[in-house]
Amino acid sequence: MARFAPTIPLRSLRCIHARSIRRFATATDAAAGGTTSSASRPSFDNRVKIVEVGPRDGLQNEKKAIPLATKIDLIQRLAKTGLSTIEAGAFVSPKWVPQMDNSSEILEYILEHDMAAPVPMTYSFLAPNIKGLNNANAILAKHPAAFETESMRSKQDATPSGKPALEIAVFAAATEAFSQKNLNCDIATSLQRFQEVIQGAKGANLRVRAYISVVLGCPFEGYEVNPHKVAEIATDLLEMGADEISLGDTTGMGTAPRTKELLNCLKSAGIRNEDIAMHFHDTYGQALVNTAVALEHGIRTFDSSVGGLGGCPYSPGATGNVATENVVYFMESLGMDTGVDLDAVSDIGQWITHEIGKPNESSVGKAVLGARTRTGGKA
Ligand SMILES: CC(C)(COP(=O)([O-])OP(=O)([O-])OC[C@H]1O[C@@H](n2cnc3c(N)ncnc32)[C@H](O)[C@@H]1OP(=O)([O-])[O-])[C@@H](O)C(=O)NCCC(=O)NCCSC(=O)C[C@@](C)(O)CC(=O)[O-]
Repeated sequence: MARFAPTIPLRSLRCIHARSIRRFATATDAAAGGTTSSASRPSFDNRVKIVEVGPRDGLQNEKKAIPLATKIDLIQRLAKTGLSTIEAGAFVSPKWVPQMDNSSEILEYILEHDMAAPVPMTYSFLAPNIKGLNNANAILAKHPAAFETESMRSKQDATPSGKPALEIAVFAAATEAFSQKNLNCDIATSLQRFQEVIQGAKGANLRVRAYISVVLGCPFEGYEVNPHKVAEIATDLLEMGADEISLGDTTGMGTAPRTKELLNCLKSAGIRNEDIAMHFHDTYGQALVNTAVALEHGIRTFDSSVGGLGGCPYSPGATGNVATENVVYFMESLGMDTGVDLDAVSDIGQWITHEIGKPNESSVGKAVLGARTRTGGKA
């Protein structure tokens, strides 16, 4: 048997969904004394949040400078599809990742223009150190009334203001080798820097996301990434004040059993599912299988990039993120609600990959467009 072959039978996907509903109902029944009628049961929460990382993770590795106008066009198009969170740029060193050099202009554009969107939007920007946060904050300070702070956004009964919220994302690694390549420092030093960034972002009333890269395989240290180390780093970041941990399978080396093992390990460490997002790359074609495992485990936030754009500058050979179109189709086939217009994201995937001269890596996107051509209209 291959070393990393799945050891659990993969059941039918509809079956996973049906079981999840049953499990939810059983738990509800038990809590209610075992006699809840089906009519009075709360319905299974089938909402899934998709975090679109195409404009940042998807483009950062492109060697040819992509015009600012194209990046803004991409973000504007994505904002109209029902996606509620878009990772729009990175306040990193341009010497390290030149493609992200115009992130300041992107943030300014978002704050200065009315970006049409059917749902309240959050735009996320990476910041690896206090310099990155200060650069972002300097722009926010010029437009204090143009965005919602975290406390404004979290008020359940607030009337939607139509203004976007901003999020700062820090990014740690689960291995020392990847930390050195990506951040030029060891894990402990990176965490000290993130503490400063998280405190600063929280002081500015911004939401904070924290990535942990290479959680299921490292391009330099191999498959055996210690899940307990991931749990330890995640706990540290949550204790620092991060609102969410995004677990990055940067290399796409993750398999179903190892995804399950990792999530079980985090659960044992006391980390709640609602604090976790999964960030799969599809290098080995395992992203949707791993997504199914995470969904069954109870995770409800998933990162993806339109057209399957992406790769990581410090992960040689890694291909793109799992395609947004594929995740939307997959989720909807399970009866989950993403709120995202599949037709619209399929068009965007085709458009942006053509713009940057790359093949469209979304099998679903291509199928949707193909079906539309065959039927002479909407698929
Ligand atoms: C962290 C550093 C800066 C350390 O890099 P360093 O060289 O050790 O930093 P430094 O403090 O010595 O500064 C070097 C130069 O960079 C400047 N600098 C310093 N910081 C900044 C900043 N924030 N913004 C702009 N400029 C900055 C600084 O001012 C200085 O400029 P100089 O004096 O030489 O002209 C660097 O390693 C870096 O920028 N790394 C980022 C790498 C990156 O962006 N990787 C991709 C994102 S992570 C990812 O894709 C994975 C993820 C999140 O998607 C999840 C997954 O799939 O796993």
